[in-house]
Amino acid sequence: MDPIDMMVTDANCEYLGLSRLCLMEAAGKSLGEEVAKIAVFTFAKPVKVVMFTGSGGNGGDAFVAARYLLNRGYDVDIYMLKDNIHSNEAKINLEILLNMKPRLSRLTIHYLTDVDDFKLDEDEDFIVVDGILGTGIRGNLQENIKKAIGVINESNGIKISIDVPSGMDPLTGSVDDVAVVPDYTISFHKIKTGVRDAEEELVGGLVTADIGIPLEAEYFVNYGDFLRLKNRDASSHKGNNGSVLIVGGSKDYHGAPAISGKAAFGAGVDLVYIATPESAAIPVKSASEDLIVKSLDGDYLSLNHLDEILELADKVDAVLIGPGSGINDDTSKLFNVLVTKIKKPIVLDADGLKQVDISLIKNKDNIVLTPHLAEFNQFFNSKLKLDLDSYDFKMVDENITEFQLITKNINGTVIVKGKNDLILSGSKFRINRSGNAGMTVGGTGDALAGIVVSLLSQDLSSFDSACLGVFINGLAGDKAYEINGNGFSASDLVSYIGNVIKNGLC
Ligand SMILES: NC(=O)C1=CN([C@@H]2O[C@H](COP(=O)(O)OP(=O)(O)OC[C@H]3O[C@@H](n4cnc5c(N)ncnc54)[C@H](O)[C@@H]3O)[C@@H](O)[C@H]2O)[C@H](O)CC1
Ligand SMILES: [K+]
Repeated sequence: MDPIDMMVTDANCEYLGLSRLCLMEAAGKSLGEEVAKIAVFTFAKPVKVVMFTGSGGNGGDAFVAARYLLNRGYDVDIYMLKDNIHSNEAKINLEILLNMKPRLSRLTIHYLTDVDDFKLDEDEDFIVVDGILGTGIRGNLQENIKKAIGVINESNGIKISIDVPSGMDPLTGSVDDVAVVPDYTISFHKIKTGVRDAEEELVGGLVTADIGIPLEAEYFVNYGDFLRLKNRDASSHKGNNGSVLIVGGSKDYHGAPAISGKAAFGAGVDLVYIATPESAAIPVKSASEDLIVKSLDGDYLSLNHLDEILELADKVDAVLIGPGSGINDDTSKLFNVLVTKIKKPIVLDADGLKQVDISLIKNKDNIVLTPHLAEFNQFFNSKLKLDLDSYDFKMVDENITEFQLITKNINGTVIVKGKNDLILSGSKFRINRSGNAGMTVGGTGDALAGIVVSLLSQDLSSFDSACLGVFINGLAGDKAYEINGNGFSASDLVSYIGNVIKNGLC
């Protein structure tokens, strides 16, 4: 599992009511059990356990494990490399150990903020637990931590790394400087990709410990997914945070591309270009002075506009095709060429979907389709029902499998919009539960398409853009409902997008 997926899942547990403190308790308990198993297997008796801890959750797991090991009769010596603990849950668990005074357990706690001249007492059999750094490692290792890693590696004890060997990149398995070389690595919930991909000698024997994270925490999109949004570089300039092109609009519809464009801004993009026929251009321009509108000859989009559109597509990071284009042969011809010529990430929405031949997008992986159920069935030539509102796991499982069987025929991502939205890509799927019945109002699909293309332009993958996009759209709809009841419009929803993202990031 990617470290970012793990962090998102951890955070999403909280929104099911499963706190990080509970997760750390489960992780520490499993760790204690595994350490005890290794001790009995290696030494046939309890031995001293020496723990090195850092300032994050990794150290917190060690603090919890200490309690379980003490209860099993082990001596535990903790060497804290940092006295300023950053993780709240680690702080709580350290407090518990510090509150054990007068101390009846065989526990010692030392602050080791200077590792120079430090030597482990190696007179007896012992186990060293590495709780310095896990998935939260960032940048270069601090000197003290490097030295501690050296002490661990030179010791004669059995070395056990918590979650990830400290110093190793949890995503790639690479070691830039130094890392603990453990005899065992004990990962929680799922093994991290870096540990999985690293050479066996660098990670030792692998144990994956269950810490009670339910499937739903992994599969429901929730506030933890906001962690996928990249922190903006304070010195970035115009265009660095994404630019999009929206190809849509017609004599009959000008609101749709404007709503998508405004939604894209709400979701953080820097620049929005709209390529639209001249009969829609003036109303689109007057809908927002922020949109850069390219007026194309005539009342409808057609192949005559191909070169102008491709030129614009070259300038941007992602392209949305479809909103308000209407359906006619000329537009259809254009769209079928665009999806093959444009190599950038694409969102194909409503009228776009209705006019593009599935065979042309089959192999494209950076495309997001955003159909509601009827559009889905038309596009894939199927007759499915979306039925995810049930406690009956068999029904839910069968329903998802039916959709997967069909969407596996293409490489892209599909959002099936419904009360609970289903997002599918290959064998992956997620479910979004935000949103409300007020969102049946016209234009909320255009808003969704705008949010998704905005996220694509900001470097999120197609699947992540689709999942987070549908969640944000639902949250903005929920905010609009809170203020206006069912009397909100898609424009009202769009006006809350920035706000729900800002609050979601907190
Ligand atoms: N579901 C789970 O898998 C759970 C895992 N848990 C454990 O928590 C860690 C992740 O915790 P986190 O606080 O995010 O990060 P770390 O403990 O890895 O450390 C971050 C800590 O260290 C400082 N830091 C970061 N980089 C460096 C550096 N290069 N040099 C020095 N110091 C650095 C940073 O400031 C942070 O304070 C996970 O691996 C599991 O072990 C949970 O306990 C339960 C659920
Ligand atoms: K570690």
